[in-house]
Amino acid sequence: MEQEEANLQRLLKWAAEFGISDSTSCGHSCLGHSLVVSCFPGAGGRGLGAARDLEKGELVLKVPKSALITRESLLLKDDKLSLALSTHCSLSPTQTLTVCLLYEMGKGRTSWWHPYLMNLPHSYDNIATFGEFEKQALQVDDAIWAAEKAILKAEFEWKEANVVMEQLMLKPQLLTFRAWLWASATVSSRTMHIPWDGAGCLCPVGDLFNYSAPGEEPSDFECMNHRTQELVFQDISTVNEETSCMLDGEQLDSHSQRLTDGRFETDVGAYCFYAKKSYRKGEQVLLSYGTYTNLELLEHYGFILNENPNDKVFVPLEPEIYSSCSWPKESLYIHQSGKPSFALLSALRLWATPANQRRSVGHLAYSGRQLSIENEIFIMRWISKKCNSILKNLPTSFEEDSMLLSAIDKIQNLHAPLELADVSATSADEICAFKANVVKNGERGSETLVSRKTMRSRERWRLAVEWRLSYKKILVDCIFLCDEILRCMSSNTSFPKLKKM
Ligand SMILES: C[S@@+](CC[C@H](N)C(=O)[O-])C[C@H]1O[C@@H](n2cnc3c(N)ncnc32)[C@H](O)[C@@H]1O
Repeated sequence: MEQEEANLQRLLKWAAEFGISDSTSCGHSCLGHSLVVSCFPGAGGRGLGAARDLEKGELVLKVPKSALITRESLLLKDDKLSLALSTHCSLSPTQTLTVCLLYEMGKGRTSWWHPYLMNLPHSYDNIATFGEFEKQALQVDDAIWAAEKAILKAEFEWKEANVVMEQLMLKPQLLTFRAWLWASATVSSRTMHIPWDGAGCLCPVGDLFNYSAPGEEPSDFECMNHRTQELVFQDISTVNEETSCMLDGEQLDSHSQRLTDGRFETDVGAYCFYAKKSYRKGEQVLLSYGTYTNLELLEHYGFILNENPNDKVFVPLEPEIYSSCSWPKESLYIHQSGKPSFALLSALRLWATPANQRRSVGHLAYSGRQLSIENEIFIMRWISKKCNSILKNLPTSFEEDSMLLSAIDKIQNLHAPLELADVSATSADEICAFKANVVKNGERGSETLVSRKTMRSRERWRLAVEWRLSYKKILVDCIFLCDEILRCMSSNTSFPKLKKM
């Protein structure tokens, strides 16, 4: 702990010498005027807090171009690295930056960037670091597949880069797949966009900002969320005007990707960070890295948000649904709120219309209009049934996973008797499988406390369970919403029989 504090102070002093600053005047530390490094448990851990009350839009940190770690800045300082990489042009920009980072790590104290490198996390939990056990704990095919893809990609990129890393004579421990996973996770979770290099840059001190999702600010999504709630209880005749507002909300998904509170400013010659809202002294100052679903956050950053306004669930749909409309597949999903997306509702309304009538009602469906009470009741029942069947086909329920999460936190060592009274038989099996897996991986564990390695395995398993819980919550909320709509409609009309799906 003391060592960590000493490393941090060294970083801040080094950063001040580089001209990194949270104020217009310079001092011996680069922070203290607008920002301070603090710990925010449950909200990213180490991060930046407001050193005073901050106004929305205020410039809070400036990192000059000369302090940014880019492929260019690393290559310029090292002829050997530059020469070796010039003969391996097939490596992607990200692979090259990863090699550069490992090479720089190999220099130890003699590296120009040593104070920065010393403060990088020792390990990461992004999905490419998941073992078979954690991968299976995700339960959902799409997520397991995303994990497999990420692991295979990391392995492939590592093998491709091995030739140049051997040529550079990296130390054996820096040539391992483990070291590669560490370096590529550093690049994935800490680089920031710069206009002149697709690999981005590592931005000392600027990369201490933790994440909040774009859309968390009321201005962006307020309109959509309020309307979503209202729509549930709304009369069919007014739906048309309301859907235009919902469409704006969905369109914001893509627009908000471009919204950013940190950017490289060419005229200033520095990465500049602005407060995206007003903060009170002591509050954590957050940055929007981009618009991500929870699965994407897990893949690129190794964490998820309990309340992620950009999360979504894609439910598998019958081929006929895709073919009966022209909506792209990516637009057919359920929002984090549980509400089916505009395109999904529109596609289902069309699909539930007899094929020979689709042409005549197409314009209504595409503009977001309900087609008839019967059609609406049919699709609400269909969505509710679909979500129910997805949930039933998963090994554990939403409630079981909630209990399991509490049980995971209680696992203090591998030898203590399990407290299994509160968890289901399936979850108890999962806990036993976790312990067996840790032991199989050569971890004996201490008699009293979980070791660092067991803690990491537990953290990754916890993340997988948290992810599947957030996935199930969206489906549970969707069922609730559809059933509410059906309940409201039933008080106005008699229910037609559900067509066989
Ligand atoms: C750019 S770094 C931010 C600083 C980082 N906490 C540190 O100590 O260096 C990004 C990493 O911080 C963590 N992180 C950022 N925002 C988070 C959040 N809202 N919740 C949990 N972890 C978060 C994740 O591990 C992510 O990969």
